[in-house]
Amino acid sequence: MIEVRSISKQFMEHQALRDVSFTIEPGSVTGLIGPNGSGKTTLIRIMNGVLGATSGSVIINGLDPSTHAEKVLAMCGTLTEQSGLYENMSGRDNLIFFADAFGIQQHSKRIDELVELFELQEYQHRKVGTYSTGMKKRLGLARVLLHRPSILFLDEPTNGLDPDGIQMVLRIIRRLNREENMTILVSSHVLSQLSAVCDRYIFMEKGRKVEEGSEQEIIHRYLTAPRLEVEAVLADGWSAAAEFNPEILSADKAIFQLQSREEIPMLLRHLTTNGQVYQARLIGSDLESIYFAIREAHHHE
Ligand SMILES: Nc1ncnc2c1ncn2[C@@H]1O[C@H](COP(=O)(O)OP(=O)(O)OP(=O)(O)O)[C@@H](O)[C@H]1O
Repeated sequence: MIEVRSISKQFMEHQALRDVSFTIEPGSVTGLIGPNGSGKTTLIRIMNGVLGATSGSVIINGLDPSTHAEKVLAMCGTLTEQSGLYENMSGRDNLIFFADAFGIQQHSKRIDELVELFELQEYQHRKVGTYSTGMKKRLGLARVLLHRPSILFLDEPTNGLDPDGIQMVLRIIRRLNREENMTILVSSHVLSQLSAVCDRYIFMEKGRKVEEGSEQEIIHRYLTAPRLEVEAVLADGWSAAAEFNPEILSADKAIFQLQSREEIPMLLRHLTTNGQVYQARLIGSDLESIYFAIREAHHHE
């Protein structure tokens, strides 16, 4: 369990974090979402104990990273944007170097496992300086998993990757969570990339937590006036649904601006008693659209 309680962080005159609190359950994948400069990296650095907070506290599995740094670092793996790899050494030699630094005994089996997991067999003996961004990212992930952490902090792990590279990182996140029950916090400024892997989201804006919850919870909270696009063939045309004020697009397509979620079943019941409904789709109900609504709602705070 990770507990973040009222964390604030001041860098000289700049306040990077303001009174941020949340809890992360073991075995969950949480997306830390926010634009550039919203405080994601600072928060991750405080959570894994490399940076102190100005006020507030963090408890990782019952331990305070500021007083139990070594134990917390042993539990956590952190992939930052600077992967910390040595470019003039081979991928495998990097892993050997960091395994030695972590004091991992008989590490060749673990390195073989990770090289296989990240599909680095072909390149493991090549210098890291010759690797593509995607290969470096995979090697960086392998490095932070060497000591079998139970908590993983991934700071923008998909940045700079092509679609195949993004899919591979997401596959690995899912696998580590499902097969090893790893607790994972993954930051990104591109929400759509993470929506396939996260159980919950924490939204940051200008150093504050502005929203938090599962996709369903957040959508329900923000989807107060749904817009429904309906494809239907009604006996008397759209006049049969006049009381719901359809915005008519064609003989069989119309958009309904409703006042609440409760009106959706009411409208659909009404339509099905007057004809055939072939399709009904909520417009702007995806997490990405909601994210813009959240940002808009908190932009001026
Ligand atoms: N060591 C530092 N000294 C001074 N200011 C800092 C320091 N580290 C971060 N900041 C400032 O704190 C704010 C939050 O930065 P942070 O890197 O945590 O944001 P972020 O959400 O991770 O952004 P990005 O998506 O660009 O990585 C920024 O305004 C940044 O300039």
